[in-house]
Amino acid sequence: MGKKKLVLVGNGMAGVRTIEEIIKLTKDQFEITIFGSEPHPNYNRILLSKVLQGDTEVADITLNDWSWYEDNDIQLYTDETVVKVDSDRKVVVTDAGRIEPYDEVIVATGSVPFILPIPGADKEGVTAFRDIKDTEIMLKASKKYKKAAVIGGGLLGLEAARGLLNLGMEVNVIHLAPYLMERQLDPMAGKMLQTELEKQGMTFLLEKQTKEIFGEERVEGLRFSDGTEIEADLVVMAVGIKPNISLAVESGLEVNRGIVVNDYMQTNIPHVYAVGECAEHNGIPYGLVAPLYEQGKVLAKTICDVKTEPYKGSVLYTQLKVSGVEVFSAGDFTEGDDKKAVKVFDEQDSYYKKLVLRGNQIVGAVLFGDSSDGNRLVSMIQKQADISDTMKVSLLQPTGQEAGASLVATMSDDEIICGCNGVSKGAIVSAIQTQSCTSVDEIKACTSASRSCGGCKPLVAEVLQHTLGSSFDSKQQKEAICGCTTLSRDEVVEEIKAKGLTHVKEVMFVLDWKTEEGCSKCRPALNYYLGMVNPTGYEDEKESRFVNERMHANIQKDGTYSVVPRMYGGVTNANDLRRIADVVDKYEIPLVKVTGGQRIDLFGVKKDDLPKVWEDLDMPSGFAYGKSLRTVKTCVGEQFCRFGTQDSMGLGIQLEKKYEGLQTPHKVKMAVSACPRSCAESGFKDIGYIGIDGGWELYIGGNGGTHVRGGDLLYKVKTEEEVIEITSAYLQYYRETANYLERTSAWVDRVGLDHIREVLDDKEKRKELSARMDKALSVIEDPWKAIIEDKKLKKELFETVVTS
Ligand SMILES: Cc1cc2nc3c(=O)[nH]c(=O)nc-3n(C[C@H](O)[C@H](O)[C@H](O)COP(=O)(O)OP(=O)(O)OC[C@H]3O[C@@H](n4cnc5c(N)ncnc54)[C@H](O)[C@@H]3O)c2cc1C
Ligand SMILES: NC(=O)c1ccc[n+]([C@@H]2O[C@H](COP(=O)([O-])OP(=O)(O)OC[C@H]3O[C@@H](n4cnc5c(N)ncnc54)[C@H](O)[C@@H]3O)[C@@H](O)[C@H]2O)c1
Ligand code: SF4
Ligand code: FES
Repeated sequence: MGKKKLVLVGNGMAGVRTIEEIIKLTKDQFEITIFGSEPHPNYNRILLSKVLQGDTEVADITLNDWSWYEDNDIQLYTDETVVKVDSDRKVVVTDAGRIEPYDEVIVATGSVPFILPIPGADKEGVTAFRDIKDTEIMLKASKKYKKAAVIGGGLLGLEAARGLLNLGMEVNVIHLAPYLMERQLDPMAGKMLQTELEKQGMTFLLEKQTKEIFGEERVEGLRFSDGTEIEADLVVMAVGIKPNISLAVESGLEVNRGIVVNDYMQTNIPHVYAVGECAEHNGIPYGLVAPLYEQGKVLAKTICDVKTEPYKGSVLYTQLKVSGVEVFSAGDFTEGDDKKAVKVFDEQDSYYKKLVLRGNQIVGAVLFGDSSDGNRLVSMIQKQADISDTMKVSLLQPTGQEAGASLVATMSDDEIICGCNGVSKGAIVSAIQTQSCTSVDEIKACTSASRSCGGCKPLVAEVLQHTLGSSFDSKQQKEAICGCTTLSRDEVVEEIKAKGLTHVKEVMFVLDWKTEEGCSKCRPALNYYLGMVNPTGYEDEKESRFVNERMHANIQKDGTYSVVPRMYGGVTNANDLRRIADVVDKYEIPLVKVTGGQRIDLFGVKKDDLPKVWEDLDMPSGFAYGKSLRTVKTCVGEQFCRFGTQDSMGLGIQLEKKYEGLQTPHKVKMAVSACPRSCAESGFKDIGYIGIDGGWELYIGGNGGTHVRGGDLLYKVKTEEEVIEITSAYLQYYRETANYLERTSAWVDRVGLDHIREVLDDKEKRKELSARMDKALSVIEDPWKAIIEDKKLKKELFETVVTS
């Protein structure tokens, strides 16, 4: 008998997961065809929030890349929408006119975002937040516009708002209810959440009904039913979703809010099934992946004719994905009637936990401030576990105490640890025992646990700890560099050292990268690690650098560039100023601006003019575009200031001359002040120096950007030689141990001040670090000069189109 034809309509999370389940059950029962309206292979929609928040990139959220379809003999049609399931002829018809026969067809068309039917909703600058296209609209808008309004203070709205804040926009969240996330939280947690998010910079307008979106072609603002208005040049609608049933309606399937299915995901028409957000089971269309994947399992077995338990509905639970805030909600979280609550509220540490009990059973939970117990509580709700008094008391304890460990121990093997991906404790234990997994990341690669929202990571770690016992090292829990590999940063660096690798492509080949070309996350990182390990022998791969680093200037939103020449210690002279002025006139540079780092920025330089501008300036590059030393800001110090006890300008210039051009994991800024008044703001730099009587204080890990952090005092020293020696050793240790794109502020927090001191206190280590630093410094050349002198490079860079 030939293979049966299986068609999936909807290349999204639920549909493709169902296909994965089918492939696990049978490899040759079906000839599979998938249609997807979007132009991408299957991706993790959940992580769009993380893309917007800058934690990951579109390129890194693919769940099944093109090769997966090929490897599994699946015919994929992207950018093609099925317009009808013709069950009489047993074919599906697409908007491209294709007619595809089927024996079985799965409809997995997901949801469509709800768009408020108000005047102006179709204006330019109004978007939903559902797919890659919407995300790109927001990313683009944030580069040009400042004021964002998010309508809807639910999960999606708040995650969008956090993303837009990260992108530098001012964000107003307009919400209908009196408190946030009223569908998932009680008023107490909703208000605590609001306070926390206000601290992060969001503004809330509660109990507001939007009446109109006004503006010419593009949105200019919102008008509310109470007559008030706000300005906005980007509006994100996040007011809920509705099942996408248009195809089902067109095809004669029974629909209510969603496509009506039975306990086996069968619709009213034989051989037509529905799964995911478009399906309605027992009156409920679900909007989170956990239930959808449960449905997918049942459907896969049904289609493969394998005996299965029916789908009986799911316990809903959610976790907000906004960094710095932990909010979790599960099941029925409102008390009243026969439901009673157990609550813990710590006003000082701002945490709140509530369990809702019916008799001795937990039926719901709300957690604010510490959500690490979340998945465990869901298990208890699903298990309808009996709650003893001991359990209630254990809830009062902070995370990580005995109650947690004992629960993992008491969990049965079939209990689910990762709800999103339906991975049981047994599957994780088996991966540890039979596939030698020792980290959360390896478990993810082997079992898919933590592959979606990542909320289960703490519980996966607990299973690891419980299974491995004393050999489990929580500190060694690694995170892969990106989706192209399971190797962590440390492992990659070790391999580069051990195997003497010198080129990005070589690393990817030798270390068995999953993708041939890598991605935008791993390529620049690998290029940096190679240079850090072997400064004299590695091959810099220019294509792996970000565009600004390739061009040695900062690209601006109109496609022109900004140019910052080096101005050591912020000190200049008439000659340099005259040359800058001449260049400004000659190349008609529209804006000259003094930067916060005490130098001069020339904005609006045309790409073709860059090499000529550099040549005429005849000054070194200020590396304002690089992951390298940026500026050394100085105060005027003892030369002129009556409070000055040290030569701050002299030291600043010396430092800048020594470390200019050094490649670092992220940008590095320094400042030197000649007395504790710290006019150069030394306390908020990656390294800050403050002159005191008879010496200098060195501060590290300061930051004045989005995550403000005051520097930690590292040492007090007497001489400038000591300053230089410690600076070299410190910077080199940062270069050798930080993750690429990790600022010193985050790195100091991660590795700890005591640890850094311990390393630098060791005279031998300090000397070795300084020596390696000198080696790295020995190969630096001025990139502007190098390009001016290299005709081929000049042509390559400045006479070809750069797109990203
Ligand atoms: C920003 C964001 C964050 C989220 N975060 C979380 C989270 O943290 N946790 C969680 O559990 N859930 C989260 N969700 C929800 C989760 O992503 C969805 O529940 C899940 O993606 C639904 O899967 P689905 O396959 O039913 O629908 P989708 O993933 O939407 O897939 C449906 C696909 O079908 C395509 N399609 C529709 N009609 C047709 C047609 N006629 N022909 C061909 N193709 C068609 C669509 O274009 C779409 O690609 C989030 C959603 C968003 C937008
Ligand atoms: N972390 C997560 O689990 C996560 C993250 C993002 C999205 N999602 C899912 O994506 C889907 C969409 O999320 P959502 O937040 O849009 O849906 P939602 O229904 O959870 O929230 C929508 C919110 O918008 C508010 N609202 C409705 N009309 C409004 C109006 N006119 N003005 C102002 N506010 C209004 C509602 O009060 C509600 O709180 C949901 O299924 C959600 O579960 C989940
Ligand atoms: S930091 Fe002290 S020495 Fe430097 S300018 Fe300010 S007051 Fe003067
Ligand atoms: S619970 Fe979401 S990835 Fe595991």
